[in-house]
Amino acid sequence: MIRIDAPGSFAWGVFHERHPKLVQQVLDALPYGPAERAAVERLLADSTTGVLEPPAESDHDHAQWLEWGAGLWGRPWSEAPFLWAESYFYRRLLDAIGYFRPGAWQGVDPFAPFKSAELAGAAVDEELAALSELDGLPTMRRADALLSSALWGNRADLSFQITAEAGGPTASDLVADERAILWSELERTRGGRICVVADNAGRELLPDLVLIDHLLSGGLAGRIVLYVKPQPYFVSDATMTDVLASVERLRTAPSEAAAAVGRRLWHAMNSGALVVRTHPFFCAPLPYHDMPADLRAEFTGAAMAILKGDLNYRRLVGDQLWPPTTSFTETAGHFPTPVAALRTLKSDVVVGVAPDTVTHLDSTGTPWRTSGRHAVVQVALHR
Ligand SMILES: O=P(O)(O)OC[C@@]1(O)O[C@H](CO)[C@@H](O)[C@@H]1O
Repeated sequence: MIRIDAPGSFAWGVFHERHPKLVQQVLDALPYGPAERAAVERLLADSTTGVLEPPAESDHDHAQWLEWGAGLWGRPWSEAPFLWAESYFYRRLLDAIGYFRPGAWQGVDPFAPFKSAELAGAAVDEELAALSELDGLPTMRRADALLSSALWGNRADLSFQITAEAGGPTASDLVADERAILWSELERTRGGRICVVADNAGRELLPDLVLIDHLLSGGLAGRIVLYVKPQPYFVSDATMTDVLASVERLRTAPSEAAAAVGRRLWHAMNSGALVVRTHPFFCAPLPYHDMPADLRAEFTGAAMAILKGDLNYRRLVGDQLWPPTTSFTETAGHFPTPVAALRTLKSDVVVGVAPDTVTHLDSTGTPWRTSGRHAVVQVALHR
C-alpha cells in the first residue's frame, strides 16, 4: 500500500507540492469569498499536518464516509493510504468551497474554469478538424487512430499539466500494448454491451466520445454505458455536465466530421444506445476490488469494460508498488467483466510490463512510471 509519508516520494509530492499549486489555481480561478478561501487554506494545512475528521453529520454522505474511513478517523492524514487520502482531499475541497452546502456556491464545480477553457481552446478546434482526415481511412486504421486518441487524451489531464513534460507520443511510449487482443475480443463479442469508465473531461472525454461513436456506429457495441463521476473530482474528472458540454462542442463544430459525431451521440442518447450513468463509488477512496454489489451487478454481463486513466488503473490493480512484471490479469481478475485499461503512466503503480521492457526503462534513468510519457493498453479476459 502506497502512503504519503515518505518525503521525496511521488505520493508525498502530490500532497506537499502539487496540492498547494492546485489550491492556488482553484482560488485564483473563481472569486470565492473569505470563508471559502479560509476553508481551502485550512484543508491544505490539515492534509499535511492535521488529523482526519469525517464530513459533517449533516452531510448527505456522512454515514458512507464513516464506513469508508473506519479505523482512520482521528489519525494523521499521513497514516492514510495514498489512494484514500487523495480521494478524501477532493471530497473535503468540495466542502471548503461550499459545493454541498445550501447557498450560492452549491453545485458550482471548482474546476469548471479549467475544464471550460480547455474545451473551448484552439487545441480542441485543431483536434476536431483533424477528425475529417480519419473519415477516409480503412475501418481498422480509423479504429486504431481513435483508440490512440482516447489513450493519449489521458495525458492531457489538468492535474498532470502542473508538472507535465511536453512532447507527443510515439509507438515506443507504449510499454504494454494489447490493442490487438482488445480489438479481437470486441469483434468476438460484436454487438454486446460495452462499459466505458471515463476519466478526465475536455481533451480526454472528447476522443472517448468519438471512440464511443465509432464503436456504436460500426456495430462493435450494441449499447454503451458511459460512467462518469457524481461530483467534481481530481480536478478534471468528467461529470454529466462535462459530457453534455463535450457533445455540444462536437455537435456545433465547424468540421462536418465532428458535427456528425455530435449528432450521432445525441441520437444515441435519445435512443438509449448510449447511456450515461454514475454511482457514488466512482468517488470512493477504495480499489475496485471493493465495489458494492449493486455496481458489480451493473457491470456484470457486459462484453467489456474499458477503464480510462491513471486513477482508474490504480483502483483496478490495487494502489501498490507491484513488481512491474506482475500479471495484469491476476491483479485485474476481480473485475466483474473482461476489462481493458487505457492509461498513461502518471503514478508509481504499473503491472503487466515485460521484463526486458522494465530493464530498458529502468536503464533510461527517467521517472518512466510518473512522467506521463508512457502508456499501457492492457486487457484481462478472465471472465
Ligand atoms: O486519473 P488521471 O486523471 O489519469 O490521473 C490522476 C492522477 O494521475 O493525478 C494524481 C496526481 O495529481 C495521481 O495521483 C492520480 O493518479
